[in-house]
Amino acid sequence: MTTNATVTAASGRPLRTPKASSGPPIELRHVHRWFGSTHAVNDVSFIVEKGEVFGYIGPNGAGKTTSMRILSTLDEPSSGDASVDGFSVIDDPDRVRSRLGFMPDYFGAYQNVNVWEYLDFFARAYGLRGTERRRAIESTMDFTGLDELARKPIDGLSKGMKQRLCLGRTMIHDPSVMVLDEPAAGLDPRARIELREMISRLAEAGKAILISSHILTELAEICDRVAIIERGQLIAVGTVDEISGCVEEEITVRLRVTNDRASHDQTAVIPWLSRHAHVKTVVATKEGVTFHLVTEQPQRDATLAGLLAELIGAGFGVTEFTSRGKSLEDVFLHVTKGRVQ
Ligand SMILES: Nc1ncnc2c1ncn2[C@@H]1O[C@H](COP(=O)(O)OP(=O)(O)OP(=O)(O)O)[C@@H](O)[C@H]1O
Repeated sequence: MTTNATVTAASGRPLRTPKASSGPPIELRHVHRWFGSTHAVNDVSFIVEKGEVFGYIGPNGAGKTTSMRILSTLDEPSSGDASVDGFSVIDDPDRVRSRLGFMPDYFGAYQNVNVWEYLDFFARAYGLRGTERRRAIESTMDFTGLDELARKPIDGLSKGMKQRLCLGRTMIHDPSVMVLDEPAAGLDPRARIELREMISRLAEAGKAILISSHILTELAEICDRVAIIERGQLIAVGTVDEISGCVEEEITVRLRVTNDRASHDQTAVIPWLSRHAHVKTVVATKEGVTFHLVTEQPQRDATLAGLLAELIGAGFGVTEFTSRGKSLEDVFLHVTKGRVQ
């Protein structure tokens, strides 16, 4: 994802640029965390670059929240270290806090507080004063689309609006790093899309974003890279394509052929496919036929093109031939065994 410091809020007002950094925005180095006999985080290391959206995926109890809390200085590692812009969470937690915004996976209930007062509270906590504080609140409300709701009590907000407000409180001090724990949980489809757009705009403005989710397909669309964690250990880090390349590629193909020639209709294509060396699980559907094509990642396109040529060569009138590789969800299910601790 490219960095662009002139990205603007919905109103056209520019987002403020992140402060200069002296190290990678996010770095975890051999982080371990024990809770009694539970090894919640086991030797986790990764770096997130400026302007990057980095997805953190794992089943329940995998260690995502614990590692995010350590990075956000809410917990300490048993060994190893983590840093933000080069500042250690152990040696320099105050500097880390001033550069990082943490969005927890719950929204604390507050009574008799409106949207403005809520953001004002966090702006004060970050030491913003006078005009600077007012500008920070206005620009945050503008970015999150909450400006119409400034005086609305927050316990009357919808789930989607509360998540916007929570994101707003996370960015109020203009951090260079944002850590978002399950931000899309419980949102309806429209609110999820809006949240995704806001996260992309924050990354375009140069912020490094670490985001965890169970909504794997959503992460595939916004993340530059992902890490898969299971039972405290990282088991894969890379782009979705890189991680897919580590596992055997199984492409789902949807095929439709014309049935105006008696010998080469949908019925004829099924036994033809079933005899093919790379094809398995041929299923007739209302719309045509679906099957799995097994291949190795580097040969994926050549195998697909070859099969299409063979079908046409065999006399089938192909009217539809669409393929779908592994989604992030498929990769996740393939790589993890769903083990919890
Ligand atoms: N304060 C704690 N005391 C004892 N055990 C803990 C504590 N916090 C987390 N754990 C344990 O550490 C492991 C990792 O938990 P963590 O909350 O980090 O996982 P997670 O991947 O965020 O899971 P989820 O998606 O369910 O939130 C789990 O076994 C959990 O029970």
